[in-house]
Amino acid sequence: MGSPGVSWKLADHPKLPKDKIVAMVVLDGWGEANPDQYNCIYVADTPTMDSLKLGAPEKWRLVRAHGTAVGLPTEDDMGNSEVGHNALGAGRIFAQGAKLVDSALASGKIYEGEGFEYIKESFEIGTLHLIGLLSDGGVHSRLDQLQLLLKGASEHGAKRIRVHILTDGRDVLDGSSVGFVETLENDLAKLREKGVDAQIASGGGRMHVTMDRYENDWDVVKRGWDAHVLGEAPYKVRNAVEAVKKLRQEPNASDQYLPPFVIVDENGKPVGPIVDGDAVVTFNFRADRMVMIAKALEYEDFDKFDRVRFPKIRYAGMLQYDGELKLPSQYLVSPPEIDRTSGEYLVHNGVHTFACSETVKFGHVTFFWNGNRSGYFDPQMEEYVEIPSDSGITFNVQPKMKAVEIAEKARDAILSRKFQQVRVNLPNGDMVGHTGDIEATVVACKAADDAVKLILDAIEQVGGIYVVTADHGNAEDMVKRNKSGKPLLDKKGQIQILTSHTLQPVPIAIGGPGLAPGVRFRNDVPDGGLANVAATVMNLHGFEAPSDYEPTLIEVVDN
Ligand SMILES: O=C(O)[C@@H](CO)OP(=O)(O)O
Ligand SMILES: [Mn+2]
Ligand SMILES: [Mn+2]
Repeated sequence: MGSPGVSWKLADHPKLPKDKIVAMVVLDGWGEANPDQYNCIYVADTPTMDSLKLGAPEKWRLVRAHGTAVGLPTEDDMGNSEVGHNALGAGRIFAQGAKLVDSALASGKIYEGEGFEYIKESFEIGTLHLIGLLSDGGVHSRLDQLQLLLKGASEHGAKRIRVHILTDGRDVLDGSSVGFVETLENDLAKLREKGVDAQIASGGGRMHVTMDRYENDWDVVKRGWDAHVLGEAPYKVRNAVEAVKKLRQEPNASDQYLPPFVIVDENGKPVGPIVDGDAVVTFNFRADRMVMIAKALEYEDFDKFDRVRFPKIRYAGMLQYDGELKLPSQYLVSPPEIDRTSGEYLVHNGVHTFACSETVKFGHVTFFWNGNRSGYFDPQMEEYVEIPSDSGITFNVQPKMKAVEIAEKARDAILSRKFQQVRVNLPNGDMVGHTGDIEATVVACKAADDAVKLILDAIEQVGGIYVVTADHGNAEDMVKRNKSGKPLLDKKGQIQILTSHTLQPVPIAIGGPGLAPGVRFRNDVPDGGLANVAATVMNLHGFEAPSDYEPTLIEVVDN
């Protein structure tokens, strides 16, 4: 088990009983926003979530899910699954990757650490390769951090740099990739003027190349490996800006799904394959979509696809992405030390736990929930079930996803009475929201609502308790707006579809026949956020939360 030397025993809650079955439902990408035609949750038929809202203010309220409430640098940072589930599970607010990298770059400490010392060994004879998401979305990476790293690495001795870019369109507007590539090209030109041989070497869209997660589709990572490492891709082009512009013109093309490309010289030779003696940094700070490529870059034994060549490189992550696997072993910035999570406490206090989602969100209710730690705390006490996601599709063609299957697994776990906590993530609002397909997102919201109903019905049968909440917004707003909330039009007079998350708060509802009379939301934590949920849930399991947890959202009043 993690966190040795901790005293795990939780005090009994003075008023609330133990051994109730608690369903913990996280709707991914389900925020609260004003009703209009771009609010897919409002447009969709969602009777279950609507009925929960009628419990306001005692049984339904909003909580903050973005910015500093979840450890992000500023209030302009939208929420995301990593920070959202970290906060939900850990019950405290940790300075997250984005912020830690900002300060390591600002202080220059990044260049003094073990990770940078390690890759620096290659600068004399080898190339420094930087692989990651190119945008200012701030969910997985940030362009300004890449810019600082490029400058800093060259000042600290890197003479030959190759950047392998993954275009975004998911945390930022579709089409914005062209501008980001232009900006990067300008920066690299400036480095060249200073005598650094710096170029873009390969790339592709984040959802099609390299950035898969939770082993949903290794082909995505293989395409990245082939382009970044081997210098092989169906598109060999001289210039990255031209490549992105041209590939965007193909039917159904979007930044998220651009095919892989490799930049070649005048003789058609790739300008930057990764070879023996090189250094590699994956510059995303967020973990989930870097773990698979990190395994391919780091593990001697690897059988997920044929790497063809396994170059002897010095590899470091921007952060360490998996605390249990210690992956990668070298990293530039230490990750947040998310310890003593509620999951670990509850298991130590006899709470049998069941967690389930489909592949694309499975790690959210396990890995992120447990502080970016893979595996069980105690396999005797926990069961994690993953429902295989469809792969190779965009989820607007399958907006119901596996919502019913997830809910049925949760229902069965509840009815089995073997678990006191049954935790799920319902991905629909988020995964379909990211496609920008409004009609499909409406279908997705209804599917998530149906799934909630299935789970609440099971809780009704066993006399249990439910907590229904979300990790951040997405489906409740599908259009880019100006400051006063009006939809923004592009040059052609069309609305600009918002594929990203939002800054909106999310709902939290409590209820069920097992909820003790007199339990209600307090009104003295108006700024409550996702980090307040863990203490709340511990109370509902009959325990007091540890004293350094963010305060509970509930109180028990005598009726
Ligand atoms: O798909 C992802 O990687 C992010 C958006 O970049 O979404 P979420 O945080 O909901 O997982
Ligand atoms: Mn999410
Ligand atoms: Mn998302």
